[in-house]
Amino acid sequence: TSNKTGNHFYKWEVEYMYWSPDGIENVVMGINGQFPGPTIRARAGDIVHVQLTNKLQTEGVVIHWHGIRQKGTPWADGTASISQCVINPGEIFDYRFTVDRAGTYFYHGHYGMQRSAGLYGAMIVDVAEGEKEPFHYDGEFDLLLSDWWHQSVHLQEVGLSSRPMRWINEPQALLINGRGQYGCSLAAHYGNSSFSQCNITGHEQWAPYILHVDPNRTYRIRIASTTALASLNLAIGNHKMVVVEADGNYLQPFETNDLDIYSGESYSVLLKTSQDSSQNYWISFGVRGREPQTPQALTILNYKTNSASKLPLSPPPVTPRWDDYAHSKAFSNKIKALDHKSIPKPSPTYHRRIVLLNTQNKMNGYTKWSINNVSLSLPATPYLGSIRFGLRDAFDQTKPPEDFPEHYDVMKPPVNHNTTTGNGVYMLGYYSTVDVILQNANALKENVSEIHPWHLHGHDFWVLGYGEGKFTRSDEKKFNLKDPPYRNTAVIFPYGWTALRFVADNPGVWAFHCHIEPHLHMGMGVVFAEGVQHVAKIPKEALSCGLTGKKFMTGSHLG
Ligand SMILES: O=C1O[C@H]([C@@H](O)CO)C(O)=C1O
Repeated sequence: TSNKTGNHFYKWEVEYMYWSPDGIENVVMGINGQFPGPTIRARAGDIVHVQLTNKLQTEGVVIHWHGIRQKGTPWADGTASISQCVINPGEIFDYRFTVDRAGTYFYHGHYGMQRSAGLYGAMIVDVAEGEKEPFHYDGEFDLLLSDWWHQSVHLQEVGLSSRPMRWINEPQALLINGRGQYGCSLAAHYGNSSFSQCNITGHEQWAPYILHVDPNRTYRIRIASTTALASLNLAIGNHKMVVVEADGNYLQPFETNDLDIYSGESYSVLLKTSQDSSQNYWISFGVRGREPQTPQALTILNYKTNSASKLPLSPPPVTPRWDDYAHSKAFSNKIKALDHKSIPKPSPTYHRRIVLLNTQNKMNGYTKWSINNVSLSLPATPYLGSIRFGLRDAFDQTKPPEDFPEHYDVMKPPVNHNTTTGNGVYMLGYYSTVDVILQNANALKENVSEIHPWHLHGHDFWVLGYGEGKFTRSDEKKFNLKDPPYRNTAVIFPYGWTALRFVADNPGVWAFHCHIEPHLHMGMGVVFAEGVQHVAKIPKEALSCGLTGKKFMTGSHLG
């Protein structure tokens, strides 16, 4: 419900429920009986207030508002161990925050691997009253992408933290707005599928979400990926797309036949319905960056001049080869910020450069991901409270490393694969400009280096550039300081580096991590903090656990 003053109040209950996301009955984490959760729709400048009740029987929960910077409300970022205490079963937490900028966003669980369990939904912010988007469209669609496993998230978590590690493997299905098809295909009748044609009436929970369009119009398709693992590529049969937005920031429009989207990213594309209106067309998403074992996600672009059940003339577009990284890099390099008042120009210099080497490691037989040889293990007391109140016992007081040994060979498996774990914090100077160089490397196995999409909470960063091999000082000359995209998620390509710059202007404690859910679970993240002394009025509910919990118990009459 909403009113004219720009306040949106939602009462949500999170609970497990039976659902068939891909035609196979399973259990998902739903909100108010829905999967995916309800879509939030607001205008830039509005206040969103979600009163969340945890109806899970035996688990805590939190929700992260992905892409919302939480200026002045760092306790509402929804990250367990970082911004708040988890909401225990039966408890209520009020997420109240301003959505300060129009764009395509989403929300998801950020405790353990609850995002993989289906705790997610879309969040759309329209321009403020009287403002205009820098492009025109007649209608819009919103596609939230995810991947789905038949194995429960509980088993996945236990497997990942066992010795030896049991990997989750590839997903059983890709979902568009929570809908996918397992064991049958919408496109089987073209003859090149090992599945039979799906028998769907349209009322099933797993029936595809069809895009019904009028001919000769322009549609905005919003696409966000909250996959646990899969990097995806979108193509629409016979149609080109014009990419205009990424992560809530406008882009210099560019035309493309297909679009790569990594977990944690969002895009808007414009689609002109200018093709033969006596036909329908495929919309397909396929896996990139890992050898696919999951069929494409499919749905239909239905020109309303036809029945929605009329199948397209030709088979779905073929996804580029999973390891065609030249294709991915060419796409990433086309993404440039629009010259627009809503997007700040990059700072020309930096105060501090932090180089983060990403490696896969071992620790006492466990498999981990580490950053400069530290695998993140989150503390029991959330940092926001422990830093604000100076509780030094709450986490590692040693500074995490700024760089990695000079002679480390990023093209080879680690010579010494042993890692350490830790939970130290990168304390950033308030209002300082920080450069982060994300350095990829070979994993434990020879000739393997994987894609990692890194997501920063509380900020957007400028993506200054991508490069091959080990970053060197002279690579700095190649930085794009003219029109770098301003985003909250950026990918590192295998054996490559990605350079980011941001201004530490948001008082709070902010996660920066690989958005691949099992990788974060295995330690692939770091924690930044800035200006925490300026944070006022942290709600008690965010502090009522661990050492901050104890601190606030003092003076009570419990003896
Ligand atoms: O973290 C990972 O583990 C597996 C593999 O490296 C070991 O099974 C994989 O593909 C990952 O991304």
